[in-house]
Amino acid sequence: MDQVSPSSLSPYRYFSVEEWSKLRADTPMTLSAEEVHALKSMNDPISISEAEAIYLPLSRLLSFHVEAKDKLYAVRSKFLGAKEGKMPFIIGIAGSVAVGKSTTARILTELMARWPGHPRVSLVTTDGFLYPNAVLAKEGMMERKGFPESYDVATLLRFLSDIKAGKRKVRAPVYSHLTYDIVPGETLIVDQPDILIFEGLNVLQTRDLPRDGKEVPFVSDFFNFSIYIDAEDDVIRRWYIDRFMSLKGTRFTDPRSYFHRYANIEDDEARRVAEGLWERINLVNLDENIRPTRPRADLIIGKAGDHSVNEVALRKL
Ligand SMILES: Nc1ncnc2c1ncn2[C@@H]1O[C@H](COP(=O)(O)OP(=O)(O)O)[C@@H](O)[C@H]1O
Ligand SMILES: CC(C)(COP(=O)(O)O)[C@@H](O)C(=O)NCCC(=O)O
Repeated sequence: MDQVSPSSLSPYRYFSVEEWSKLRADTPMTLSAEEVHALKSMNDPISISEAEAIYLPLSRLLSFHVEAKDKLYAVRSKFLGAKEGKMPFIIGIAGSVAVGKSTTARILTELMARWPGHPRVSLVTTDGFLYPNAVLAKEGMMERKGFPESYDVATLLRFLSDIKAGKRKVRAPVYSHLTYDIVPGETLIVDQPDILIFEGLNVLQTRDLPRDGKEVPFVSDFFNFSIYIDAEDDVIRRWYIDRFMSLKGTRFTDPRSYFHRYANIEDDEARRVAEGLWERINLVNLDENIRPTRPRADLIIGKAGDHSVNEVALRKL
């Protein structure tokens, strides 16, 4: 019998940055260096050359997927003999805390909004669906923020289901990193986008609601395409701690910041606080809940210690 090497069984095709960048073909760059710079998150550098090499090919691939979905939708309508409501294309972006999901989400949002036809692209983060601190504290879950049980999954699924059904003016709750809590009474209105990017730690998880024999969907059932952003644990740890130290001198100085009490402590002590948050919460969540979902993504973006992308893996169809 022929030997089967494990790599030949991989459901992914792997690309070096050079190979991937060629798949841009003739896709024009529609963002300036200044615009790319403005889209980056704190402590997550991205250059115009990286936006071109990584995100233009991805934008091209996604445009093909959107086109294919529209064709599928048209034949389905023909089969059903009736037009269904307008259905957006939904992209999920997953990955650890501090891995740079927000930067990727923002770059993709802007690139896609500039496609010919100017689709309406909305970006929603899952933190809005966390339970408020008052609820988490009552349940003894303040050190479980970001873990599957810290989200109101029923509300999150209702939101996605309404969006997918083409409902108008769907509301999502809003989270503030400054106050570290849900903002009471504030909502984000999503109004029939052509494309929705749904970004968060948990979007590829298969933790479900009590099913009681009913067919309850997973979050990822709503996705037309999913992306996982990856880097080595030690690297993400460093990014998390570096970001905490930058925040110490910036956002934490605001008296409204949940972390204000750390703004004036010694750097060594602040570093220990950040290390503690990483080890006790975010690393555990990464190991137990987030990285195990990586093999479910359609595309994996691998990042090196300097935040640059060093590998792209695309799921074989
Ligand atoms: N304590 C904080 N105060 C202010 N902004 C924060 C804080 N923590 C994270 N952020 C910002 O929130 C966004 C999301 O961060 P995170 O959930 O770690 O995901 P990622 O780094 O993968 O985008 C980032 O733009 C980050 O800079
Ligand atoms: C708010 C988060 C759970 C991220 O939520 P997401 O948008 O991915 O749903 C995370 O940034 C966080 O605050 N984690 C708790 C531990 C910490 O303070 O780092």
